[in-house]
Amino acid sequence: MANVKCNPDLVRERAKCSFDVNELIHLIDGGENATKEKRHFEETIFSVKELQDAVPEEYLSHKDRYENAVRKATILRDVCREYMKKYNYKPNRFRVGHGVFKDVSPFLLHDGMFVATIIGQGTPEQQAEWLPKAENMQIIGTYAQTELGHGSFIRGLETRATYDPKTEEFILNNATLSSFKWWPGGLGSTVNHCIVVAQLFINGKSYGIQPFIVQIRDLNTHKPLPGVKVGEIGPKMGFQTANNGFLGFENFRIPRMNMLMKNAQVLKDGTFVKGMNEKLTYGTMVMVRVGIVGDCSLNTSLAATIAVRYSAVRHQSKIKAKEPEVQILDYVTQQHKLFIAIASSHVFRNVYSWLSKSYLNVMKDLAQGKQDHLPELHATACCLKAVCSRDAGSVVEECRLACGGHGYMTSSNLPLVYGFTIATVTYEGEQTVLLLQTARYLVKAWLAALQGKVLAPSVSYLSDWLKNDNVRWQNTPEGIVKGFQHVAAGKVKAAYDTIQKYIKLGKDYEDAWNLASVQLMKASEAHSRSILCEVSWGEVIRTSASPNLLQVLKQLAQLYLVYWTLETSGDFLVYSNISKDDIAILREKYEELLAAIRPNAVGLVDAFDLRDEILHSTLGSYDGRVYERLMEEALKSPLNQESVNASFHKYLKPLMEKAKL
Ligand SMILES: CCCCCCCC/C=C\CCC/C=C/C(=O)SCCNC(=O)CCNC(=O)[C@H](O)C(C)(C)COP(=O)(O)OP(=O)(O)OC[C@H]1O[C@@H](n2cnc3c(N)ncnc32)[C@H](O)[C@@H]1OP(=O)(O)O
Ligand SMILES: Cc1cc2nc3c(=O)[nH]c(=O)nc-3n(C[C@H](O)[C@H](O)[C@H](O)COP(=O)(O)OP(=O)(O)OC[C@H]3O[C@@H](n4cnc5c(N)ncnc54)[C@H](O)[C@@H]3O)c2cc1C
Repeated sequence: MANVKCNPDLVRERAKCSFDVNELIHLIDGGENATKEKRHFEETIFSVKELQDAVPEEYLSHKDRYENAVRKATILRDVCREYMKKYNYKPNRFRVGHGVFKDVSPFLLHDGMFVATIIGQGTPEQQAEWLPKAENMQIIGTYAQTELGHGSFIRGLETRATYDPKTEEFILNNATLSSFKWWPGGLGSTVNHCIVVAQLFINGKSYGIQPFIVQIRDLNTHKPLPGVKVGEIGPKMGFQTANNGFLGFENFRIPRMNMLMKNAQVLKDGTFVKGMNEKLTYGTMVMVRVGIVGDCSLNTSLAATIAVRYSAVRHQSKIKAKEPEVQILDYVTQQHKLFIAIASSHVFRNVYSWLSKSYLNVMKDLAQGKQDHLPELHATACCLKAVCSRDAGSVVEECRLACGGHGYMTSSNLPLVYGFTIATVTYEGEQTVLLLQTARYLVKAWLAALQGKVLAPSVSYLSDWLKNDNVRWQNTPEGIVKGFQHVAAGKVKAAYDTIQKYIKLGKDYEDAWNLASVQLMKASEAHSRSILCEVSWGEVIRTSASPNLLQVLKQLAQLYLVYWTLETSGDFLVYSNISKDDIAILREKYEELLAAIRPNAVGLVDAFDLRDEILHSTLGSYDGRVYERLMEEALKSPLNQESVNASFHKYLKPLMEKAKL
């Protein structure tokens, strides 16, 4: 990239960077070798001509866009397969996916949930049957759980799987419209198999929801099998190429062994054997929630790179009347909008790495029959997924707005990035619903703290606070982290007390919970924020890097802490010993941090190492040729391929002529 002829502002920005950009790239990637491998892989993918679109896909029809996405998905699959064989390298398909599809792959659910559910929910025999076929794409699948009538409350799903011991089969039925599966990616026209999550019935008795692997289309003709009604749900706000679909069954029979039986089992005679914990059926969702935290880091870095580079190139208005128009990045308000995006991407990445480790540890425990840490993992993954996805959505939108009118252009790619980022707030568990799951855990933890019990590490601050809620405020990163814990503890206590108050007034527990649920949700958010602050600050101070880089990483981590303290200062005034003077000191600190980060802003986004082919942005390319690219892209519009459009003769001219009469 270094030889590309760049916009002079970007050249100047890069020259004043105080740290080694390559060092940060390697740190993010996990080592110099990892960067080399990543770059080699990406170079290979983006040099495949067939993966490059001649016409921007926004000009294609819905159908053509889908077909183009499938075409590219199959080529990408082949190239990756060859690459993996040749180099024994497992690539990050999500990262290059943004480049190849701009939006998302029609195979997203195959990779993200179908294969993962076979691994997580299948017995060794079932894995041996389906995993090789799924991994080499002999079968293509999705995860079909959500229905028209139910998404959040999965115990309310209506799709039925009724066991017939005579034939040793399950009979699938969707008797009502609301029971139709609705949303699964790839279901519309791509997949031939699904994990169907359905209510199990044996001898008229319900045994809760279970996962079934179901073939829905003929492998040769791709026609829906008899008894299957399947189709696509139509255009959405984003995810246009994900091919989300609907599905219903009418007396559709599948063999007994198609129920994934790693947890619960149905024996030949119809005996139901309970698993160790029925919530293990929800395992794929926990895994994807963890992954979404990592995805939030990537999405945020895409938007930050585009908006920061554009802000370095764009000049508008003046700070001092007699001086030239400034780079908009010099406006402190612009820095306020953008630097939190850079900082958030690092925070999400560090927290994702921490959460992934916890996830893997719990999976190891479960394999040995130990489930003590599962509730803590579930609670942590729920609130982090909810808060990170919401933050990422807000940050991406702020980056888009920070690009003014050009941020509204599809060619900036910011609208598309916003489209797939904001979807993460809803899918894999709607944010409020997940925050309330964590609140259940927090309330239990609070009760345990009141009873003097030892709490799990992520909530042990509740006991500390109970012992001493009168800690002197300290304007240090560690002091701020403590402050976030005090806010969280104060909010958990307040929510708990509110529940108790309603119970004393005669409400039953469930109604009291609902009445207190805004407070519960906020307590859960505060808990999540305290984890984000504690973990990210802890990771940064443990990082081994050169002094120059470490200084910048600490500035970013502190910016995150101070930004969120100021954003939620009302909470701090209520629940901690912060004073108005402390807040004034933090405001000053915030301004100092913005100024300190300013010279490194372009270097910091360069260190996300996002190739132009991944960014897909007229505003964010490495060379900063913003206006040239905007014009080049505009000229690709089909309306610019003719000097006079037919609508002139058909409609405009007659209109003008009528007006003359
Ligand atoms: C680095 C890059 C990686 C990129 C990664 C990107 C991946 C992208 C891949 C794919 C794209 C995905 C596209 C989208 C797919 C989907 O959306 S699939 C559908 C997802 N659906 C949901 O998430 C539904 C949300 N609802 C639920 O999860 C549940 O219904 C519920 C809200 C949890 C409630 O369940 P239920 O009513 O049964 O439970 P409760 O009565 O409330 O609670 C009972 C107790 O169970 C505990 N519990 C609940 N869930 C779990 C769990 N998963 N694990 C462990 N324990 C669980 C809960 O805490 C209660 O415990 P308690 O009684 O002790 O309090
Ligand atoms: C882009 C996209 C891709 C998706 N892909 C898939 C897929 O591949 N497979 C699949 O199975 N599903 C998929 N989904 C579905 C997704 O998982 C659900 O939409 C999601 O879980 C939310 O459920 P819902 O739509 O029923 O929302 P609802 O639950 O109806 O939410 C509506 C409102 O009700 C509130 N609410 C609901 N319950 C409660 C409660 N208990 N307490 C307080 N408030 C509550 C919510 O907070 C929200 O404000 C996808 C969705 C999207 C947007």
